[in-house]
Amino acid sequence: MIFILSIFGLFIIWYCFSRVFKRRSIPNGLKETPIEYGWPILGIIPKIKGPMQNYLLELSRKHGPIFRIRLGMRDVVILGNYQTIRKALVDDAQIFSGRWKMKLVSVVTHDSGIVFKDGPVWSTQRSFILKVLRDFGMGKSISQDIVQGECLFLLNELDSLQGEIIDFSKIIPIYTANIISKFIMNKRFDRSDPRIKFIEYAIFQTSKQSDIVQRLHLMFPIFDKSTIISKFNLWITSKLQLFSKVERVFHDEIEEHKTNLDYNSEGDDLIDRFLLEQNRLSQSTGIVESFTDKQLIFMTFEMFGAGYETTSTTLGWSMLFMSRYKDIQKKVYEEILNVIGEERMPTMNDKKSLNYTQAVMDEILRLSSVAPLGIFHRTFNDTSVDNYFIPKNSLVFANYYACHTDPDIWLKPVEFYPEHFLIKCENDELKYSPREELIPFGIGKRQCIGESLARMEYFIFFVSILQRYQVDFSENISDSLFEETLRGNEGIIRYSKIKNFIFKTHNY
Ligand code: HEM
Repeated sequence: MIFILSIFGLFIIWYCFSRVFKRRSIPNGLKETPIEYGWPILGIIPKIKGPMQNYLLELSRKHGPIFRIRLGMRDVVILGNYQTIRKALVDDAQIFSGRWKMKLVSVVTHDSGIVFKDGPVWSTQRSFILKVLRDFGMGKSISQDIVQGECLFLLNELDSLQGEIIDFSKIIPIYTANIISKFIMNKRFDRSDPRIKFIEYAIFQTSKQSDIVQRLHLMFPIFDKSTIISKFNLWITSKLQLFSKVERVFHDEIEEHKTNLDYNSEGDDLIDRFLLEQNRLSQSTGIVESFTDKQLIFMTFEMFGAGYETTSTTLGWSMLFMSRYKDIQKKVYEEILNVIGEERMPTMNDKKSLNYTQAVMDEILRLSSVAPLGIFHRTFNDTSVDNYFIPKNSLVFANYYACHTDPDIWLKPVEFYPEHFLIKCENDELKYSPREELIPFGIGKRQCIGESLARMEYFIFFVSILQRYQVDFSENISDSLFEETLRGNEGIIRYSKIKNFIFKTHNY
């Protein structure tokens, strides 16, 4: 036993040293990207106090807008401002559109889905989803009906809870989940439905950052290489159990669709369309290619995962900012009253007339930066940004949060200042002016698939809520608690820690 442990210990030491002292050859004319090494073996881990994106922002002040960190034993390239993010993800999109492949995720998802895939399967499936969503009117009037419908359900619920303290983070997700569900499976769920409860639970379990095993795998490549560690991992067992349940829930849905689908129709939702394409491929070539049942299961699960929490969290931040800045809330209400009135529900056609409201909404997107580091990218080949060499297979984080709080771009980077998005016209009126540096949905080939749907949900829900209610904190919020909330949290999603609000009809 001691002998085996000694061999294993020596192997670990050799592996660590070989990683730390690994030399890289830099092609002529290119420079090595600056690096923050941190501690031996642990790298910068002990230095990270608070949210990762904030620490990376500090580092970009020291190293410049492109640098590397040693995260555990893994080198990560950081794109630290708008220019470097754009140069990499847009100008060099072919190289930077890979995803970091985590063995653990591949195992539990049977290497299916879209969010963590790249290459031909990803591009076929991404084009397919985008086409279906476009056909079903994403960003157009069909989806507007769906979004307005869900918004009415929300308003009814808020009506029934008027004047009470509401945990908004518990109220809102069912409505954003139902909008995605309508596109995917043409269904809406009650909050108490065990299927939607389970989907929410499974998404929470897969995205929660306290998951030490996932972190270890990301930070220490040895975990990815060692099949022994992976095979006997309790984590794998528990996640396999969770994902086999996910499979069962979506499998039942797919079987129901298969039974009811008219194969001569156009289909009513994403699942139908997928099955039609699967059938077409199988009839014409005998091979379904990437259109397998497993792909359908995990792709639909990921659409829920990527879509519902991001949108509901953005609305949560909106309530926070509106409660904090009552004068701004009042100005938004007055503009809504002017343009839409009290009775009619907002439509996307109203957007262009709501200059101030749009500026406020963009400012909320900027300061909330709900997905601060997006989803990790990978380079397919050796490349460079600003003459800094970036080798093939680099893990890349785009710090969207840094871009959104960059003092070189924003006049008041950490203050709530809707004027960032307003310009004065000749007649002295203030007009909404979008800024290309606001990129909460990412940019380039991996830009968010659901952006136009999310923007529609955000607009209809935000305007409808403020049209009907005055929103306020449920208790006195100190400056320090507000600032702490603004600093954000660890994790893939930045959420507002302040969740309790009171909704009352207007008394301006
Ligand atoms: C406010 C709401 C949302 C925000 C802030 C947001 C943000 C993002 C970001 C930052 C990315 C990663 C970009 C990158 O890799 O650099 C992303 C990817 C993605 N989002 Fe969203 N998203 C939102 C809503 C949605 C919705 C409603 C859906 C589904 C209908 C959705 C589906 C996806 C998918 C499938 C991907 C992965 C795309 C790929 O890897 O090719 N998102 N989103």
